[in-house]
Amino acid sequence: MNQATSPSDSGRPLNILSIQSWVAYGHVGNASAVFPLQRLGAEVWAVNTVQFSNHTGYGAWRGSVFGAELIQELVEGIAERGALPRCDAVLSGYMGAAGIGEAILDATARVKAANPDAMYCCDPVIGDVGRGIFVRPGIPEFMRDRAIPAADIITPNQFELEWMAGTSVTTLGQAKAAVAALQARGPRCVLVTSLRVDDTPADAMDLLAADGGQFWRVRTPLLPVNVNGAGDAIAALFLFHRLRWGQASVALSAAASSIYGLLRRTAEAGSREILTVAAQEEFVTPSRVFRAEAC
Ligand SMILES: Nc1ncnc2c1ncn2[C@@H]1O[C@H](COP(=O)(O)OP(=O)(O)O)[C@@H](O)[C@H]1O
Ligand SMILES: Cc1ncc(COP(=O)(O)O)c(C=O)c1O
Ligand SMILES: [Mg+2]
Repeated sequence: MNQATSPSDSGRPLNILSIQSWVAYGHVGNASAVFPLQRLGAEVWAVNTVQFSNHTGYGAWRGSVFGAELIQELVEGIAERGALPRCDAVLSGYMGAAGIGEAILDATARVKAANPDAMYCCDPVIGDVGRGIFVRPGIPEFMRDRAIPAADIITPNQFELEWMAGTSVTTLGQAKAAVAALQARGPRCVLVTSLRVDDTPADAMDLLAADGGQFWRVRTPLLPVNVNGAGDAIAALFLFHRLRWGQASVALSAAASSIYGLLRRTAEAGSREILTVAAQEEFVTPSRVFRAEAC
């Protein structure tokens, strides 16, 4: 994609404060989001909420959850550099503990005070279909009751959409109603990932985006992979393209196409971890482009 001709190109890179988990091995959280953003030309101010050896999907991991004070301290240090007025967005993901969530909301408030145009994109990491809730007690409620009202953009998967809206979703109409219910609580823009409804073919997967009162859908083939970290990468890419192009439909198509390419390469390699580095060209020039259709 030619960034030089993008509508919101101000001649400087986007600056994104990304507050998420870190893993030493593999790619979830910041270890999934930072490199694609950098590969697209964004500056990422990465603050880590935890440092684990590997993602929790393995069932075993080592490492620590960081305290809310560390997050606050790092944001304070960035503020002391005078950088917050140049921050275009805050991106948050896996939080580790609800106290960290409050520190993220503080950071967002500070950024917005310094730059009223800045956006907060919250990936409400709670759980997944099949796996159920995989975060600590208190975090699902924090996402629903505290983070969602503060966010401009949210990127739930279907499980997280259903949990936060308090409804089950089996049709596109129900998905749109659940999205609208969340929009009524704050965020203007919503991306629903891994959506499977009654008209989704067995060999396909849908994504649904909403901005204001409009909805768009992208449908891609279902790939034989079950990986972690794709949600973190797609949230980062959707935010980047929404900031860059100002349109959710363009952001949906770009983000979905890049992630499909990344996961196609991951499936071909039979890898348990997403090929964030080896498939990096997919972030810039997706090998197959999926168009977003109004729905
Ligand atoms: N098996 C798959 N086949 C095709 N696309 C997939 C597959 N798994 C994930 N994706 C893509 O990655 C996106 C994000 O993955 P998802 O599993 O929804 O995130 P999360 O890990 O947050 O639940 C999906 O919307 C879809 O576009
Ligand atoms: C440490 C950590 N961060 C983030 C995630 C979220 O990953 P995903 O993008 O699959 O939702 C997980 C999921 O297992 C995790 O263990
Ligand atoms: Mg996720």
